[in-house]
Amino acid sequence: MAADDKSANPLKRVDLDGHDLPPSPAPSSPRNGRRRYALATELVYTEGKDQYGASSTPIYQSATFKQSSASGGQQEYDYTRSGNPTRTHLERHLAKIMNANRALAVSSGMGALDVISRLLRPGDEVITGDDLYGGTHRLLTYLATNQQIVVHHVDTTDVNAVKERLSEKTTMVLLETPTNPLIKIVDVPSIARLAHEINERALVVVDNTMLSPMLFNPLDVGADIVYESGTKYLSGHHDIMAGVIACNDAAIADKLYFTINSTGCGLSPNDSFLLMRGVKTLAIRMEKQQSNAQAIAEFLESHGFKVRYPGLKSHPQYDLHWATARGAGAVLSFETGDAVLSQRIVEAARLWTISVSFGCVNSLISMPCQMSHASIDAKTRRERQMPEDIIRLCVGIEDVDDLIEDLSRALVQAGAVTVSLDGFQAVEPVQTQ
Ligand SMILES: Cc1ncc(COP(=O)(O)O)c(C=O)c1O
Ligand SMILES: N[C@@H](CCSC[C@H](N)C(=O)O)C(=O)O
Repeated sequence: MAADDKSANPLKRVDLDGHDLPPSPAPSSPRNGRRRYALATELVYTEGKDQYGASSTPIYQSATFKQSSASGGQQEYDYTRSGNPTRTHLERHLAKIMNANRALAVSSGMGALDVISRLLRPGDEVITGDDLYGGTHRLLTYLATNQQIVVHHVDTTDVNAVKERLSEKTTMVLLETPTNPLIKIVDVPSIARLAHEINERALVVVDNTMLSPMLFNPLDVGADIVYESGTKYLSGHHDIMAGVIACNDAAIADKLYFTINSTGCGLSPNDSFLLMRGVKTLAIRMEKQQSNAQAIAEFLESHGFKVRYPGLKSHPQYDLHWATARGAGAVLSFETGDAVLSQRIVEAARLWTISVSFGCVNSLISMPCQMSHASIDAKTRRERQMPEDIIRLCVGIEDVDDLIEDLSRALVQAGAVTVSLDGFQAVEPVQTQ
């Protein structure tokens, strides 16, 4: 659907405060017929047999499982590193909502990427973006330095730049969309098609942390593997670390499982329980977080700030984003033109907690260059045109007027806006990098 068609959509929805709500997520085609209802329903509808009919998955807090004989291999579970009923229940539920044949739950988002990266062999080439989460950049740099993996960072928003780099030696293309923290959009279907044309064995891997399965299903548009940090939207409360990997190819899934069992990074029973509980409220949380984020992005833009958010028509890749995604998410960033001023704003906020991470019910404010992306050295950040003054807002479920009021107060207190009878006006930026 062309982006502009949305305004003509008779099903356009507003929340109780009259703010626009994102379009109802279209149910994406169930890959293996397991998904019967709309995603919001499937999130809470769990299948699984429990001997006592427990409506919430029990936590099988046990490292080992008694065996009926010593001959081995007859029972589903023997040791929690290899498998645990709470984790299995979660993984089946995740496979359903991620439109995948198989999902695997591990101890963090970085753990998920580590497991995936073990599919690579020395000499393999990886193409990835020039705006990536700092921890992803750090792990890729480690692989390039210590494991003889060749990593090419290119502007993945430019399909031709990716095309020029692709060769038969490309074994993996690793994409983030929207990118963290510059909120750039990547054309996953076109890149996946090109990568597979040039090397049919190339694996297209998408980090879907920023959107979650609520808003995007990369496997439906050509990706081979999708992973996300379950620490963020999937769990939603910043009370666990988790990672999720999903794919459709049984042979790839078996290799990933082999690494998880061999290295022992499977998600613990207790965290599997908490992730399962969090996932059930994903739809309602994301709906509120997104509508808040849209209002805040519009507020900042209307006061003269350069805002990066795919829910704004001014986003240079607005149409591309809406061609595959079902919502804009709840992470946005904006610039002030001056890193010292940005720091004053961040430190003046009260309701917005200064914290890394996103996807939680609480709203967070941060300066990526000094916090989440500090693991990318200053020279590389400059080369990649990452503005030092950028402020990232990760919007939660609070009352949107309270959030805007607190942000306005912080902007005034920091001297970022002048206040006149016409309202706020952003102070002319000193120097936007
Ligand atoms: C886009 C993205 N991918 C992956 C990760 C890694 O997830 P985790 O912190 O759960 O290891 C993060 C944040 O940490 C992230 O922002
Ligand atoms: N000290 C941590 C920083 C984690 S950043 C978490 C999250 N992905 C974000 O973007 O805020 C580290 O070095 O990994």
